[in-house]
Amino acid sequence: MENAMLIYNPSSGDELAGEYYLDITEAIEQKGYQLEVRETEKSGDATVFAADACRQMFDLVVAVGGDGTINEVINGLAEQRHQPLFTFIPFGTVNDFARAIGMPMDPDKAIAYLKEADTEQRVDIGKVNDHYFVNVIAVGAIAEATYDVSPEQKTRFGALSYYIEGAKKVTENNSYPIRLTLPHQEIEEQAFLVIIGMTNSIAGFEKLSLEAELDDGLMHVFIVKELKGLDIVRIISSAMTGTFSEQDQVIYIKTNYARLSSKVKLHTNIDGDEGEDLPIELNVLKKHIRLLRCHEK
Ligand SMILES: Nc1ncnc2c1ncn2[C@@H]1O[C@H](COP(=O)(O)OP(=O)(O)OP(=O)(O)O)[C@@H](O)[C@H]1O
Repeated sequence: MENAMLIYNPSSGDELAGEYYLDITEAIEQKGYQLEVRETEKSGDATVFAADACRQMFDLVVAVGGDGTINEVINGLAEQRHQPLFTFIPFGTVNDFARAIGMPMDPDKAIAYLKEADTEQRVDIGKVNDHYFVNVIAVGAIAEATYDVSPEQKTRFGALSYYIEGAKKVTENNSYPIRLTLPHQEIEEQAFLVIIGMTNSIAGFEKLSLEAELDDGLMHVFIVKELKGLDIVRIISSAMTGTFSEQDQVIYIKTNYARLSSKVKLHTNIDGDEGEDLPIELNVLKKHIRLLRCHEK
């Protein structure tokens, strides 16, 4: 019998995950797996558990949580000799990775998706210094804003608190000097925001990075230049309508390597959580994760 490890974050999605615990474990067992459950208690646990699953030759790892939990699990699975299949049930506020693979956000529907999932797709992940990411890195005004959101605010208001803090930063119209070093090019800009996306879903915007594929071996880098007046409205609406990369204020680059630095101290936001400060070195690990998913329709 094949075995599966369920890595379960009971705090995710405002603790909603608990209500679906039995349905999730039943769904995995019905797929024919012998199940071991590991419950996270704190930051970093999911990475340790996922690395254990690799060492113990598990066949499948199922993460239950938000993008933060998925990021931690991927950090445990990356660059291990044996790598189990990976899938998840999303319980976060944004759930970019679920959006990217077309997994429903509704827990019942996501569990139905898990039951039907029978296809292995090898998907890319990004490497940022010595860590890994699956969705997005943001640097600049929005990333600085997330530092101003307290955990209490985040729990109470969810994504809204980010948007409120983000909107404050937008009106302050902050921009930062950045240098992006690519294999054959160097770009210096005064940037409002730099976004490095692995998939088409970035912070819940599913049309921002339309060209991105899960297995294209590329990072999709958007440098949003300094914004003035109505530029901001235009940029936000272009992110919703699929014309973001065509805007005059946006530089769009596809690459498998980049280095991002700044003369000033800048934070990063990696897959929705605080990451390390610049400089960062970025690489793509192509088709690195064995994702278990449903057939694309
Ligand atoms: N038992 C626990 N109690 C409280 N926090 C936990 C527990 N287990 C893990 N965590 C924290 O939860 C974080 C991940 O949360 P995750 O992102 O998955 O859910 P979320 O915050 O609901 O979603 P989102 O990131 O989309 O807002 C981990 O980095 C860790 O710090």
